[in-house]
Amino acid sequence: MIHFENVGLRYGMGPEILRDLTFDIPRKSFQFLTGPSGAGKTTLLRLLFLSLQPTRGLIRMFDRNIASIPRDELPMLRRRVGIVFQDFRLLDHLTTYENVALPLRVRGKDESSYRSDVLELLGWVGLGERINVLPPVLSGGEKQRAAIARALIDRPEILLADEPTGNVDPPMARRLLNLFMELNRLGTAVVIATHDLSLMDQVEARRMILSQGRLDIYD
Ligand SMILES: Nc1ncnc2c1ncn2[C@@H]1O[C@H](COP(=O)(O)OP(=O)(O)OP(=O)(O)O)[C@@H](O)[C@H]1O
Repeated sequence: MIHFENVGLRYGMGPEILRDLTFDIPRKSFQFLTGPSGAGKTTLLRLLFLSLQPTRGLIRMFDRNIASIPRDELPMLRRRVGIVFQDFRLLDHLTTYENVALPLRVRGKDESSYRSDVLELLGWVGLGERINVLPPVLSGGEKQRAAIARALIDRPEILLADEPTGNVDPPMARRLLNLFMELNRLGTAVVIATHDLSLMDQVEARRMILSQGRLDIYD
């Protein structure tokens, strides 16, 4: 589904942050992306979300060379990707419910077709009592769970999550991991960037380890 070949990335005139990355992310696969702070995990997720272009190398995504995709087609392609940003990026003027429902609304779906799904997912991530509040009122962990629900609601082909359990306690981290695994079982490829060793120890999954700009993969 995604193929990287000799991909390199530098910001401006700075040093190369990612070097010669060659790997595949197969359909329906599940992997952790890890490595020391500053190793480039967020940068790699941004490449996968097509919000950064590589400085060299080739990226194929959904069978297309991303260098030849016109800019105005990128939003359509990104709709096939769910993403949980480290800083959540919820819209402060929309309620929790509206934030989570947004991907479906943008796709032109009728609210009656998704309302119960959104409410069920919000209940699952422990936000059943917070559906009508605005994000500034939510705690860090609640914002994180709302961001996760928004990324999952439209059953993306691939889910990218940047430290998705960074703000929650271990039982909730386990619950969220179960949610990612269930989504994966239903066919979504999952990439979870994390430092959390105890989280990674809970599942046998592929590990992509970034260090000094290089990537090692342990299947
Ligand atoms: N917009 C930017 N402009 C210049 N340098 C950047 C930019 N974003 C990130 N960097 C640099 O790229 C390197 C990798 O950063 P990145 O955030 O991808 O690492 P990370 O592995 O996600 O770190 P962490 O685990 O701390 O979140 C760092 O040295 C960082 O300073």
